[in-house]
Amino acid sequence: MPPSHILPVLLPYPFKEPFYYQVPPELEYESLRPGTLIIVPLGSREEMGVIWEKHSLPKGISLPEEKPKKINKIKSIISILPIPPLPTILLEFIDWVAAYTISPPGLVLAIALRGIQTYASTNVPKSGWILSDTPIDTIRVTPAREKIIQFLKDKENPFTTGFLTDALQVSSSVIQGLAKAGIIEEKLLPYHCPFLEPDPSFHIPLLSDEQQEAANFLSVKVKEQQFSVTLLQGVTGSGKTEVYMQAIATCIEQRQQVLILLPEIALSSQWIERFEKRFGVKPALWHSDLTNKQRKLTWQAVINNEVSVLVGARSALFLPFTHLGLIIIDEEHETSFKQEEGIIYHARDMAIVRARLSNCPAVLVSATPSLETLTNAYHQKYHHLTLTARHGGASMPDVQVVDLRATPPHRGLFLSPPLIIATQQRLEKGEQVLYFLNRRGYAPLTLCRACGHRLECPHCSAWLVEHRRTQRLVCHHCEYFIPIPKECPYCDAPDSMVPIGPGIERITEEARATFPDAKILVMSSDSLTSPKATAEAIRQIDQKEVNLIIGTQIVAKGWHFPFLTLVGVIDADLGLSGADLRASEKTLQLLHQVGGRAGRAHSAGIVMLQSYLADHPVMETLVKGDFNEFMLQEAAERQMGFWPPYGRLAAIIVSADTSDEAMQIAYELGQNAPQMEGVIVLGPAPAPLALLRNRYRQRLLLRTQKHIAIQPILHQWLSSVKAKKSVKIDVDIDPISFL
Ligand SMILES: Nc1ncnc2c1ncn2[C@@H]1O[C@H](COP(=O)(O)OP(=O)(O)OP(=O)(O)O)[C@@H](O)[C@H]1O
Ligand SMILES: [Zn+2]
Repeated sequence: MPPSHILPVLLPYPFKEPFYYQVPPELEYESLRPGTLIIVPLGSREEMGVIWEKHSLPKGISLPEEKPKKINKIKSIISILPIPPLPTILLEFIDWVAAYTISPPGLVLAIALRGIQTYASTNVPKSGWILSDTPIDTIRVTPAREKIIQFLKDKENPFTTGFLTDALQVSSSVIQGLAKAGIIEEKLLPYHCPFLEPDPSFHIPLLSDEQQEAANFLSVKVKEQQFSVTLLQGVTGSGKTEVYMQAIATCIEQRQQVLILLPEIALSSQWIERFEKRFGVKPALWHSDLTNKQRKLTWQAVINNEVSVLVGARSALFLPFTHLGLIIIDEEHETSFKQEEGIIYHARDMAIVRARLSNCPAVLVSATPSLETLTNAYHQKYHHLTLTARHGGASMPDVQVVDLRATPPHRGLFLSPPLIIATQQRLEKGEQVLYFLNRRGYAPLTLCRACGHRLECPHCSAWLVEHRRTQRLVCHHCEYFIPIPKECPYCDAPDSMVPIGPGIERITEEARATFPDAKILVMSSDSLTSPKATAEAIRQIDQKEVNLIIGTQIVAKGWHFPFLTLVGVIDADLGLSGADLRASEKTLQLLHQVGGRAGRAHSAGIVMLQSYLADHPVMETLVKGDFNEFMLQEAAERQMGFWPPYGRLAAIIVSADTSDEAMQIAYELGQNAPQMEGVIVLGPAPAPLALLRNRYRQRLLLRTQKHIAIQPILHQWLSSVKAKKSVKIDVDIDPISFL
């Protein structure tokens, strides 16, 4: 057998590289191109795999080559799945993501195959037979063969073996014979495609001049069918969505596919409604709440180019688009685009890679872009569009700081007198008020008044959070909870446990007592447990069935509530403490977004920020509204220390069952730290979450100057340390979380 009949096959498991398999004589070697989905033996099991080849990798990165084994030890491919091969661009993308994130390519492939994961074992789709192009005079035409050939002539759709044997009274061996001779070939049975084609001119809104100009620019980019990145930055409520919908329309007209990434699909009911109003149909969706069946239908429709618009969460990036013409990342600053478990990747950054490989435009959309994106726009790596005015003449809200040192709430309470008065006024006028506090539950800490004992999770370095509604103290990092104790578990003092600080349940309790007539709605992940529940909450707000909304960060997500005129931020200082590189940036973005929910329609809005740090630059910026100026200042500070986006970061998290083991490996890594010009290693040090789900954690941080590729350094560094299986070393490239 010639050596070319051995092919690399990638399996969706954490293997570092493809395995080699032989092509048995009964399978046509020529039909096996990279991307072909096949079934192969793996140990005693049969697994789905993909014919692979090596692709170009990020600059400066190479992967170790596996030498093929002796030929007689190489196992054979079992069968070819009747699915179109994965597009080459997707294969390249998988290799790229794996190399960039230092992950096994097989695990990245697993994300891409999630739509058809169970395919091999349970659910082979039905295929049937059609005539091929092979001329019939190449075979002996028996009467039975003649019947089949005559029947299939001029038929476009395939017919199954079962149908043919029944209807034509031929045996299945006749069909097999024709197939072997190449006269007939297998084709997937047509299925009912569940996705309707969006109509680009279903309802075209009248855009403002500013919107129209931006929309035209994006449409030109889509028509160019070339890679480009554009930042669409517009103040909250400026109608960015309507602008990029126009680019979507152009892409549909061009018969190319559009991918829209939203940070949290479950919170996107309003977005989907708007899409339907604009295009007459719902878009295809991709998120973790889909059933297996929906997942499979969607995956197949994408690879068959039957879906023209898909909106999804992060993992939609790995769908097998064949004609991708546009990628939109809405609310691009959202940190939830960072996948923190399994393959650790930033969907925004990877979306740009995918757009580059697909040679199509990417559009990043936000009122408060990340520093990374803004810097690229300022350096003209990205195009930069701005919308300066709110839609329909609405004005930007008036932002005020309520200095809690001057006007504190009553003892043990959290609403300041100015906020109470303003709330009262708005409610009386029939308007809606939103209170924002980014903390679930009743109180973040419970302690004993007698001995000072604080209730902590036994499995994590975290306080237990009181949830009064369920009468529990809960760890927000693991599943652990206990009933709220009556006496101190440490000193046994009776009735001594007191809640410290507020969560939204406590704010709700105080609001009920303060505004007994208000119709209150609570919005948090505890109260909105499904997309349906969220949609219902939004309906209640739209219909004015509620007038005081109290919520966590869920309420900051691009909602448009026309009657909402006052936003009260209960604790504006909350995100500013801690050693997070982006503490200021993130706080500014979050509070700007929440504040941006006020006064978006007929009446002007105000935002009241309760703060003990009234002079903090973040508060001053929020009051002045000059977001970009603050970010430029922030950029200058980061530039001096080679912090992102002026340098590269990789976090290394060592975790183990014992503190000693974690410390030992972290120490060894510290000892072997790379020593090069422009490279710095910080740590090891216990992680802020030093214990998480019973695992002890140590962190190191590698920082390089921008021109130095971080992956080769990591490869070499990590290979210098031999850790036991029980010790895990995770690498987080471009970390967002420092916990
Ligand atoms: N040209 C237009 N014609 C009709 N309605 C519009 C137009 N532009 C925007 N709107 C409406 O104005 C409201 C605000 O627009 P949109 O939600 O797109 O703003 P945004 O820029 O995305 O804001 P945010 O960043 O706060 O999410 C929406 O209800 C939208 O339907
Ligand atoms: Zn815990």
